[in-house]
Amino acid sequence: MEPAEIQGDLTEVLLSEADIHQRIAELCREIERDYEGRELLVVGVLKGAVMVMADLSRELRRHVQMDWMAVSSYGAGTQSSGVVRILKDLDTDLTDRDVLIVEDIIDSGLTLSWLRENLESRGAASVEICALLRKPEAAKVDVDVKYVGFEIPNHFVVGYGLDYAERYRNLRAVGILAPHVYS
Ligand SMILES: O=P(O)(O)OC[C@H]1O[C@H](OP(=O)(O)OP(=O)(O)O)[C@H](O)[C@@H]1O
Ligand code: HPA
Ligand SMILES: [Mg+2]
Repeated sequence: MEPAEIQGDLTEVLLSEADIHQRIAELCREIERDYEGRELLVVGVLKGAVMVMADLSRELRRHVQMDWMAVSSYGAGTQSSGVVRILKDLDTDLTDRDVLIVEDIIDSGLTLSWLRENLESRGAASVEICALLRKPEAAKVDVDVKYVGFEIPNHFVVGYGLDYAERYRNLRAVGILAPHVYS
C-alpha cells in the first residue's frame, strides 16, 4: 500500500509489488538458461532502472557483473525530447562482452534504440535488452527486446523507478499518474 498522500496522485495501480517480483523471477529463469556458460554483464540505465536492476540481479542464481550508464531524454516533462544525452558512461570495456541492458520502460523506443547502437559500436559480442515495461502503442521506432516484463497501455506511469519530475520513483508498485498532477 502506498502512502495516502501519493495514492491520490494515481488513477490506477497497474502492477503490484507481487506482480512485479513474480514476473522478474520468470525473466531470470529465462536469462539463466540463455546465458548458461557465458559471462554476463548487466548494464542498468540510471535512474529509472535502479529498482529493476536491484531486484533482477538479486534474483539471478549465477554470477553477474554490473555496470551503470546514465542517459536522459525526458527532462522534467512527460514527452521524450528525442535527444539522448549520456550523463554517466560505463566503466567497463565492452570488447567481446555479452551485455544485457536493463531498463524500466520502453516508451517511444528512442532511448533504447540509440543505446543499443551505441553499445554495439564498442565491440560487444552481444547486446540484448531486458525491459520491465513496454508501451506498444507509443513506439516511434522498433526496438528488438529479448525480455519484456509487461506490455502496458499508453499512459504515463510512475513508481518502481519511474518518475514524474523526479518524484514517485520510490513507490513499490507501478501506477498511472493522474492528469491533475501534470496538467
Ligand atoms: O522509450 P523512450 O521514450 O525513450 O523512454 C524510455 C526512457 O525514458 C526514461 O528515462 P529518462 O530519460 O526519463 O531518465 P530517468 O531514467 O533518469 O528517469 C526511462 O527510464 C527510459 O530510460
Ligand atoms: O510512462 C513513463 N513514466 C515515467 N517515465 C517515463 N519515461 C518514458 N515513459 C515514461
Ligand atoms: Mg524519467
